Amino acid sequence: MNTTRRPIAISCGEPAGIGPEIAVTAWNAVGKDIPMVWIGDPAHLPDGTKWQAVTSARDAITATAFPVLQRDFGATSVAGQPDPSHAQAVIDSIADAVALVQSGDCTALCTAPIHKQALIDGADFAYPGHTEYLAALAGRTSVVMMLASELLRVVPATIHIPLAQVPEKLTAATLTDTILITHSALIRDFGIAKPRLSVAGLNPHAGEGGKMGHEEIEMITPTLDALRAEGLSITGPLSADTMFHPAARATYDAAICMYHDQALIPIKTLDFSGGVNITLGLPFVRTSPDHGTAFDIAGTGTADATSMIAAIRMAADMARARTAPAA
Ligand SMILES: NC(=O)C1=CN([C@@H]2O[C@H](COP(=O)(O)OP(=O)(O)OC[C@H]3O[C@@H](n4cnc5c(N)ncnc54)[C@H](O)[C@@H]3O)[C@@H](O)[C@H]2O)C=CC1
Ligand SMILES: NCC(=O)COP(=O)(O)O
Repeated sequence: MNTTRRPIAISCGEPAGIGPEIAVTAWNAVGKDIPMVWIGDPAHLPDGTKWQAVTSARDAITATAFPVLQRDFGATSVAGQPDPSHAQAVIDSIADAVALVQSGDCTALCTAPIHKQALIDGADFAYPGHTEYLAALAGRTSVVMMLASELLRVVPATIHIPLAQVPEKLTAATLTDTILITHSALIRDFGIAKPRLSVAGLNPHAGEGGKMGHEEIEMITPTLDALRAEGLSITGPLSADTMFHPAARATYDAAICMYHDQALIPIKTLDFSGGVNITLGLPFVRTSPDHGTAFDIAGTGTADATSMIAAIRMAADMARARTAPAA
């Protein structure tokens, strides 16, 4: 089947958040060009949404209204107030969407935001985010979170862990896996023949020669040296505070950072509406908007769907590139 005529699977995310409304806005904006199918409970769509039940991903291609593979969550949703009884169905909708991609019925996965705390409280969700759950579903031990926009690509080497655990979890093996997966993805998914990576230090001033921390001397620099010896183009460890101004950004294709906020603060500050979250290292394409559930504005009709649309476009582009015949 032609890749462009298979839909992208959209998991509904947290029903009390902005996920349902930005999915509908995205379908209205790009659904004619990029087929998609939403997995969720239509009772959670904004009032007045024109939607259409479909029984297969294939049916979504010819849908004339927002195509829904229906799931029954058993209760309506109140904007901004997650219902613990929805948690398991939210998790299941992600697994269902993954199954559609793994079976080949859908071409890629785009996830709407989940509320991690609501899933843990409501269903003992064993994962701190999609990234880790998708790795488990796909049977992968190492996956990488990248956030990408026109202005910047960033990758945190540690993801959803408390800051106090970062030094312990940040090992040579973790950093090596992160860099190698990112390097491969820049070639495969972004068409960059010789990726240039810049790597941040963990400590202020990248440790200031050991006066402000030792991780750079003891682990980060030797790890980067080993990867350089394999031919990778890597600078660093660099002071994280001076890696993100325009001239610095022009010198690399992706910034490898040591922890979540070191990576995500710069991109969300530079381009909150254009950023896309991508999981690298999976056997399928997964993207997501860069933002969360935005409970404070859910149901008000003010949510900006730009990042969701960028995520859907990127998923379609990546899936197309992966299935294109080699030149
Ligand atoms: N991929 C995912 O599933 C993600 C989930 N989250 C989850 O979302 C929940 C809330 O996280 P927060 O840190 O509050 O971040 P958030 O992104 O939900 O909200 C931060 C601020 O940005 C605004 N905002 C976010 N998206 C917007 C949009 N599309 N249009 C207009 N304004 C928007 C919100 O109204 C809020 O003021 C947490 O449980 C978090 O774990 C956060 C990021 C990604
Ligand atoms: N801050 C980004 C984020 O939390 C996204 O996590 P994930 O659910 O995509 O793993």
